[in-house]
Amino acid sequence: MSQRQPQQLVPGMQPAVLTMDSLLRAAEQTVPQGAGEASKFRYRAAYQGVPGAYSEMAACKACPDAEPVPCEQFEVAFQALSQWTTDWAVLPIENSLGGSIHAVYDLLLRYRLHIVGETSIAVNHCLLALPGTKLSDLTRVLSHPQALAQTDTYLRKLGVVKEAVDDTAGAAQMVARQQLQGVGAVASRRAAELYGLDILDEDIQDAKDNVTRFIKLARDPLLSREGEGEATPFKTSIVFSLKEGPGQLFKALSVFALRDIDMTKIESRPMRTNPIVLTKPEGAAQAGKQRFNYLFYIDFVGALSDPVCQNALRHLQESAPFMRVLGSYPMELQLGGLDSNTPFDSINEH
Ligand SMILES: O=C(O)C(=O)C[C@]1(C(=O)O)C=C[C@@H](O)C=C1
Repeated sequence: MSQRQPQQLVPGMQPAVLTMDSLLRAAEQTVPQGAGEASKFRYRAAYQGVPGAYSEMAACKACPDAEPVPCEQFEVAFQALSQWTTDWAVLPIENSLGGSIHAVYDLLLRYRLHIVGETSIAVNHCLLALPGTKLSDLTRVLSHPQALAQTDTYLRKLGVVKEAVDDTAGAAQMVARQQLQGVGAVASRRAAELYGLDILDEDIQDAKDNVTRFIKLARDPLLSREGEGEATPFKTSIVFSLKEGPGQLFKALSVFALRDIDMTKIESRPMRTNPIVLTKPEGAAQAGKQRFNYLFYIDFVGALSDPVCQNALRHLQESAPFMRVLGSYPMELQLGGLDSNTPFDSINEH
């Protein structure tokens, strides 16, 4: 069994992190960035964060034959995929403790990319600090906002000031690079190894079951054939808006209930282009009240090729002025099948 080669822990050997600026420069070049450079990987998968981020593990799990490409922000990962710098992008969409990652929902609408898979990771957070630091020395702790939320009870008891940064591994990298005394980072075991930090405590999340679900995006949709989804269940993700008036959401959701279609997730987000609407009751001379205007994101069990699902979506369009399918893809049946403590080099075989 061939295994991924252990990554070099030498400073300066880390892969370059993609930023909006570097992508803009690459788009202006006639010769694609990296052309001619030998790589043992055929494909590339963008993720947000730096090496050691949980998203890097998810990218390796979802795209075993791809080189994980670090990106500064979520949008850089969307952009990298859109402009063919990578073949996929793997992004967190929800966590069992912290809930939905709203920024990713909003970007799904802005970019015309397709969800082609999902994966999840059981996240075990560690508290890291410079070698020799004791728990009682810590006054500040840095991490990604989701990771800080997932370890809130623990950090409150410790009585430290919490500071949000772009990603968990980025927090560890900052503590190490800037030699921050008395400052901790909530991050993975791999981040401790990569940046030479001590693990002061582990499994510090508020609940044992701390699972983050990630989506795998591609430029083209996964074309499912009729009958697909019978052996491996498929999931379909859609986004839609509603007409105004009483009972509209109930009507929209009934198209799934009527057909025994299992809805696994619903999320509403303000419609950024038109966030407030004026409602006018039918027959009324004057405008009524103002209300917020929402987009609804739904995941349901079923393949787009299944005639029952197609009928449900046709039915939904009767009450939805806008509807888009975000993707139809094989559903992950075992949540958190990969533990973040799993040695990184054994995640994928090459
Ligand atoms: O910062 C990281 O390591 C990430 O991969 C991001 C992220 C997230 O956005 O939720 C992923 C998993 C954990 O839930 C915490 C943070």
